[in-house]
Amino acid sequence: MSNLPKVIVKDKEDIRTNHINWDEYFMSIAILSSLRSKDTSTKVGAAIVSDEHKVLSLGYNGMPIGIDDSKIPWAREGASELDTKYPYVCHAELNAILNTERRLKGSTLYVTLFPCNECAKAVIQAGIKKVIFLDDKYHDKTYSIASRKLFEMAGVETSQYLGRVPLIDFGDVKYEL
Ligand SMILES: Nc1ccn([C@H]2C[C@H](O)[C@@H](COP(=O)(O)O)O2)c(=O)n1
Ligand SMILES: [Zn+2]
Repeated sequence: MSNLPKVIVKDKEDIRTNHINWDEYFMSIAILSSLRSKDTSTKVGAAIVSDEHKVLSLGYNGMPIGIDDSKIPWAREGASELDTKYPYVCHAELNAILNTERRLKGSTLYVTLFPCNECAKAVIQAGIKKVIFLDDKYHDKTYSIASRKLFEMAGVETSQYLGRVPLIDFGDVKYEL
C-alpha cells in the first residue's frame, strides 16, 4: 500500500480548486510547525516567506537551545513568575527570525498567533514587511496593543488570515481551531 496522499479535488478541470493558494500553503506550514512545540497550552508556529514565495525560515515556541526543557516548567502560573514558562520560552516568531542567516528584508511572516511587542520589535528590526496572523486571542492585552502601535508606526502591514485551515491529525497531536 502506498503512503502517498490520495489526490481528491472537487473539480479536476478547475485550476483554482485543485490546489491550495499561497496563503493557505504558508499558514498550513506555520500550523504544522506549531505542533513541534512542547507548550501544553498554546502552541505557536511561524513561517517567514520571501516575495518570491520561498520559505526562508520556520519556528515554534520552545525553550532556548541547550536548555533541558524537561527541567523548565511549562506552567502558566506558579508560586513566582520564575516557576512559570514565561521568562524562559522563546517565541515562535523570534525563533523563526533567529533560525536563519538569510536576509529577511521585505519578507512576510505567517504566524498562528498575533505577535507580542517583543516579537514585533524583532520583526521590525529584521525588515519583515507583512504579518499574516491566524489567532488573536490576546488582542486586548497591553503587549498586543503595543505591537499594533509599533507595526503601524514602522509601516508593517498586518492582516488576519481568515481562509481555510488544514485538518492535521497525528492521533496524539492534532491541530484544531
Ligand atoms: N505571538 C506569540 C505569543 C506567544 N507565544 C508563546 C509563548 C508561550 O509559550 C505561549 C503562550 O502561552 P499562554 O499564555 O497562551 O499559555 O505562546 C509565541 O510563541 N508567540
Ligand atoms: Zn513574542
